[in-house]
Amino acid sequence: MEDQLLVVNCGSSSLKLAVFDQGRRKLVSVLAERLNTDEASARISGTAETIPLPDNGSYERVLAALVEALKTRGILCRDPVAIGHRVVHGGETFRGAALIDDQVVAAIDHCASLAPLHNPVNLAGIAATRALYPEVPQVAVFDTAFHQTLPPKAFRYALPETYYRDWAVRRYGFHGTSHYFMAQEAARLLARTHDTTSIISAHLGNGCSVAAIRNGRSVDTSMGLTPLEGLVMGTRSGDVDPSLFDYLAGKGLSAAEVHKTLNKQSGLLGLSGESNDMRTLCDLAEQGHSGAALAIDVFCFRLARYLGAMTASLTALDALVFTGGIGENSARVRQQTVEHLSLLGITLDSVANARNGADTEGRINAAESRYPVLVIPTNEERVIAEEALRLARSTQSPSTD
Ligand SMILES: Nc1ncnc2c1ncn2[C@@H]1O[C@H](COP(=O)(O)OP(=O)(O)O)[C@@H](O)[C@H]1O
Ligand SMILES: CC(=O)OP(=O)(O)O
Ligand SMILES: [Mg+2]
Repeated sequence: MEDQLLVVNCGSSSLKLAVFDQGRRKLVSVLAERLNTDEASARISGTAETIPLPDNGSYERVLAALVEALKTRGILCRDPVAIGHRVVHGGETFRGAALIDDQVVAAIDHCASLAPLHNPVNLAGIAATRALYPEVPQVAVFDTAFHQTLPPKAFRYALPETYYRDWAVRRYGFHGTSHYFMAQEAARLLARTHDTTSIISAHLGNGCSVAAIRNGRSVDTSMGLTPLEGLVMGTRSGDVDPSLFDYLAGKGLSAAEVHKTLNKQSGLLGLSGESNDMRTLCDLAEQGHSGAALAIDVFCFRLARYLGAMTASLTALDALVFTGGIGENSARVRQQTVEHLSLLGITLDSVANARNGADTEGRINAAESRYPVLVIPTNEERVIAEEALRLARSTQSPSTD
């Protein structure tokens, strides 16, 4: 039986586990959703099988229940050789993945004020697996790390210098593992080397961001200090005028209330008044729902504006890449977005686009398009598994890597 790796992705209301073999094949994944509500549930991917969860379970208890379920089903056969954790915010401290010890935990905790919705739950997941597997090397893989190559002109806000120096106020960027994976995969599909390939990558899931990647390095991205800036997302507004806080204070709303609205009640959900789910909105729009159509229009237009903006950081463009649940599956969103980019000479092949590039190695651009357009399924978990294995091995033999 081959050695196994465990990947943990703790979100604010969900917990995902994935088991990989050392050949980087995903063996199984488990998703627990709606945690901390009466409707909490967990299931094994690709099956209808549910896993019973402890009542009012803390992350530690839920994680222990999921690991136990994987063991009893014979999926997790022995202790994993390494455990990789997605950690959203690594601030300026982490330029790459880190082997977890008490110091790293303290540093992640220090970054928590920059990502209060994400880092505390990431730390809860780390504490849970450290308790379950005290002997197994654990690795933190940061959403922000890949974007640490942004130049100051892209990461600095036009604010007083002390805000940056004393309070670390700057743009960080997120979804770095996904954008990194896009850069690698695009290079592979285009038969180029990674460090000579330049792409614009659009990660469109529940959270959405674009990145400009020049010769394999991130040079600009749409998210900022927190994962709220930039594109329209499922429940997040993306960019708004910062004066909104002051204006709404005049209407009696506290900063905490506005913050919650911008993060949880805005985006596709706020605009449509119906759903944060793009699939639902596309169905509703087909049936003539004007709120759903408006939400899709604003989503695609904002996205197109950002794609245009990313060209300012590039001197060549080898491909425009779509990924994430929306980017991989919504022909409508891709088509509507690219229609705004006619000045750049980007056009899609309608058949290849409708098939999400399934028969064309991901390619969906028309023959006359000035630039290739690719659909690439993201695999953040695989990147995390690879990083976990790489760092775990480095502890075993100092001479390797
Ligand atoms: N066929 C589809 N058409 C349009 N949107 C889709 C389709 N399949 C999935 N999506 C959308 O993808 C989004 C979720 O993306 P995903 O990457 O799975 O999320 P997460 O960021 O939580 O990993 C949802 O808005 C969902 O509606
Ligand atoms: C950082 C971020 O936005 O993550 P997610 O897309 O998982 O919400
Ligand atoms: Mg996803």
